[in-house]
Amino acid sequence: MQRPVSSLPLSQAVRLKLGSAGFQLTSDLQDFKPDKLSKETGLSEEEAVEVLKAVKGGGGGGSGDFSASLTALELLQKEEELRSIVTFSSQLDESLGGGIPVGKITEVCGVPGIGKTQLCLQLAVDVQVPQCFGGVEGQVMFIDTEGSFLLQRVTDIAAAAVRHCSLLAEDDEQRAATETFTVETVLSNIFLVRCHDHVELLAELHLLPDFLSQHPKIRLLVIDSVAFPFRLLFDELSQRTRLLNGVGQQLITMAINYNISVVITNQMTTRIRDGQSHIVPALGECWGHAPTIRLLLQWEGSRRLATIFKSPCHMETMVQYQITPEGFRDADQSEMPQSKQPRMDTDQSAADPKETSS
Ligand SMILES: Nc1ncnc2c1ncn2[C@@H]1O[C@H](COP(=O)(O)OP(=O)(O)OP(=O)(O)O)[C@@H](O)[C@H]1O
Repeated sequence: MQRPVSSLPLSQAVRLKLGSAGFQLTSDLQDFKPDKLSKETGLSEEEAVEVLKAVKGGGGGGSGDFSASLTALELLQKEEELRSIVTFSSQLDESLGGGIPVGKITEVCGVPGIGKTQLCLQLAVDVQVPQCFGGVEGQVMFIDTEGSFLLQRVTDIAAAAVRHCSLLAEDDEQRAATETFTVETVLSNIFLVRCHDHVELLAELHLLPDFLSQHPKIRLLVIDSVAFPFRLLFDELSQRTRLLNGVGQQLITMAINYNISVVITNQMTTRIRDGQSHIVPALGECWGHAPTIRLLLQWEGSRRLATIFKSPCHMETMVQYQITPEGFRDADQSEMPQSKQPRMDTDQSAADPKETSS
């Protein structure tokens, strides 16, 4: 299967050199070795290696084949085969048509403490629910950029999910599945990487396709959060936008090529428009095109609300949820007393005149 060289996740300069040397399709590059490609194109050998890696991972053949030439019917059948990852909030799952979709990017935005990380931890467990319980039975790669992956919390959420499934088990198949769906196996199926800045994150994303090829059971990639590592680039907007565009491209390619659900969290930021301050997702409007689905978690008084505010196939819906000791769940009807209501102080975050992440 072939793909235009111009669509590979390479820098503009490298793509230009390939184009001027006459390389238009990935199939033109398949039989090349780095030294020969370097001679023919004027690229350095390191750049040639990058090009060949991109061809291998993104459409030149093999398991990472880009599905550019699939028909719409084949794509539909492929989508129907992929199950969504349940959130353990039945209302949110229903609004999302079954849960967080595999093969797409879902962004979770919200103010600090609203439950973005809790949802990610819940999904890291839920993606492992055995197929006989309607789950995806996959593994997860969790990229933690904020240090918010708390082992005790994951263990609690895993224990609750394991308990939930064993209570639901009705037939022999389900009873057998609960033998292997244990807290230990859940924890052993979460691959955790800690990235401290955007350079480490970019390096990790660069290595990820190889890791995904070696671990074909991975169905979920979490990046919690994508905004935090880029905070130091707030003054270099064009560089940040360029890097983020590359990240968006890489994530889309990985979601499609490896049939994984990509879930990223994003912080909120204050924007001044028409003399009024608004709380909007960070990283700018351009970044907003990368996720297929954007979920906004927000407070309304003491209630936690999840709104699907961008999706090509769902209505804009709002559901109520809660964070319990067991994890992310549907809200119960009893409201917290007014005194316990958390407050969102938008003025507090106005320290940076341009854009302030909160
Ligand atoms: N064991 C628990 N039982 C009940 N609620 C909990 C528990 N652990 C965490 N929470 C709730 O989850 C909230 C923290 O959510 P989370 O860490 O997901 O926030 P976040 O949106 O990721 O914030 P940030 O942007 O700062 O990372 C806590 O304020 C608390 O309300």
